Amino acid sequence: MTTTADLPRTQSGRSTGSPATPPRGIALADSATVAEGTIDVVGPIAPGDEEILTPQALEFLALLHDHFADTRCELLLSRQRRTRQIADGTDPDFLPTTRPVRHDPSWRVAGSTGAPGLSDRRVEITGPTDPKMTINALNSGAKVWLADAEDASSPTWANVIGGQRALRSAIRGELSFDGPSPDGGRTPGKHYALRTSELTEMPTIVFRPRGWHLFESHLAYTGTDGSTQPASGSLVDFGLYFFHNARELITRGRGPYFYLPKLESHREARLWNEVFELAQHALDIPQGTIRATVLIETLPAAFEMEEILYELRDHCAGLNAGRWDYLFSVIKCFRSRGDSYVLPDRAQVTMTAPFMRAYTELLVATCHRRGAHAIGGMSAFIPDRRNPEVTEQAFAKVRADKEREAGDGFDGSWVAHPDLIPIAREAFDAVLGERENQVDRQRDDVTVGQAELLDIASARREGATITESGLRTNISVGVRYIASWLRGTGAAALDNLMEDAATAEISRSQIWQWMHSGTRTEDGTVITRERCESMLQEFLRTTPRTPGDRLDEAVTIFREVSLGDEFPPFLTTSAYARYFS
Ligand SMILES: CC(=O)SCCNC(=O)CCNC(=O)[C@H](O)C(C)(C)COP(=O)(O)OP(=O)(O)OC[C@H]1O[C@@H](n2cnc3c(N)ncnc32)[C@H](O)[C@@H]1OP(=O)(O)O
Ligand SMILES: O=CC(=O)O
Ligand SMILES: [Mg+2]
Repeated sequence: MTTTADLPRTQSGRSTGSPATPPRGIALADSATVAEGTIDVVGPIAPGDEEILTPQALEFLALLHDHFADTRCELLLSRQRRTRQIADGTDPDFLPTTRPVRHDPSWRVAGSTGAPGLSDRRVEITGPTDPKMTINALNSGAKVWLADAEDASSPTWANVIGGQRALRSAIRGELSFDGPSPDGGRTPGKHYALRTSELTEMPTIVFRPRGWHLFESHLAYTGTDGSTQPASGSLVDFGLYFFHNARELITRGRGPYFYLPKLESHREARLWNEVFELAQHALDIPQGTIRATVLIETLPAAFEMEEILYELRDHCAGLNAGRWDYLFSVIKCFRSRGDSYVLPDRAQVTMTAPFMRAYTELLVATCHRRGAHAIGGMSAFIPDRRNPEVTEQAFAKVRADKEREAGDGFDGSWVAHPDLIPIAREAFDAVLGERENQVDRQRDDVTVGQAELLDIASARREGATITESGLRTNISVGVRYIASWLRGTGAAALDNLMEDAATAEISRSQIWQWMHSGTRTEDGTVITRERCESMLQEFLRTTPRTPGDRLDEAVTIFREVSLGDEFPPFLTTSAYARYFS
């Protein structure tokens, strides 16, 4: 049996606590847990926020930062180095140092054993955590709700704390919400209430904290050396959710379950595992209670699926194929590698492109070999209740997507909208029948290697094109999405598609890549900055304006992340630093 000693360790003086012997004598729950640093609230506190920002919860966050803030920074730096190496010409590959882990057939992950509500995940609805969406998702009839503080969320301070409040109340069966009056107060707004207060009768809640790259600048962490820095968005989201809800979830027949976004290496998975171990220890919750489903949504992570499962094996339920961030990562990694790495119009890159198929096939095979669930991704087509034609089209596209995933061996998949739940359920019912999942279906026929994962050119081989209209759409969607995000809405219906942080990243990074690769649209015209700028101006001339639309600020960010000489790693970090900090 391979041990973690076989994997390279991160270098940090303050991380790596083990569950049996916690670092620095942390006392167990109920007696004071000792943090050495402090977390201070530097954002406004609205009435009711104090139920989330309690002194004990802040101390718990400080404890997590004491142990993991440094390692997080080191790992973010190694991300940058690795992405730079790929951009400069070194292809990613499976790691030679972790071959023993991949070749050891004996280990398995915890999976759904001992994790009530996680064995049947055939339909998962995703969405942000404002009170209305929380109630609608929990009333939706899906098996799981991915409660999202990531791609679907705009991390305004109000959203961050409001989301935690909604989750805390929902888990206790207490959440209700009154929508705005449709006529300025004469008629009351729509009243929203949970259909049941029993957690076991709702979709299982799986919370997705922000990725490692994001800061929470309304909470300041001061370490023992006296230096102060913004808190980590991941540790804040995870920490507050876990602190307030872990015990309640267990008491009510569920558990603290998480989706982990945007990981780029098994060392990041190890960091999460260490966070889990310390958090469980500090609150006196049995080790292994937490379950995590890791999104494989970056190209580097696709080469470390097995190692990621291994690092988190005592806490891991499965992997998810996060297709949109994956495409973004492919563009980011190969952004300066020339024309053979350039993707066609966003709308023309589908899940049947050979390099995308290779990635999902490898994910299913890897998961099932290790007893993990393989969860499918998001089709961006959404229904429109006022337009039956759009709805029919969305149903057909989503049906095809979910049938393919179920047939390939996925154990469940995501939908963006409640009306899509029956479509996805039918597709999975047809394959699963009475079974809760198909984890025991081995995909030994899958032989995906480096060549298949990196066959990016396959997307254009079969006639897919780069068009003027594709370029225009990227500009229009990019700017409109950023404006929505700045207004506090992280998922939006634009042109009958679900747009969120991941899909918008594709739009803006594609423009950058095309512009820097001397790419031509199919009519032979080169994509230059001037051409993009003139389309942007045309977009602004033809777009109706409303007060507070934040379009001007969105254009500023759009120029920075799409049209600059440098490639900013995330549009969200650029926008957050400029407007939310
Ligand atoms: C790449 C990725 O990470 S994918 C995962 C992240 N992305 C997401 O989670 C997107 C989730 N989906 C959404 O946010 C929404 O579906 C949108 C923004 C795309 C469209 O929302 P709307 O424009 O409100 O759609 P629509 O008007 O058809 O909604 C009808 C009703 O369904 C509700 N609804 C729509 N989507 C959801 C959802 N995902 N969860 C809960 N309720 C929902 C709406 O709140 C609305 O309720 P109401 O009648 O009480 O007002
Ligand atoms: O998070 C999901 C994705 O597709 O990105
Ligand atoms: Mg994503």
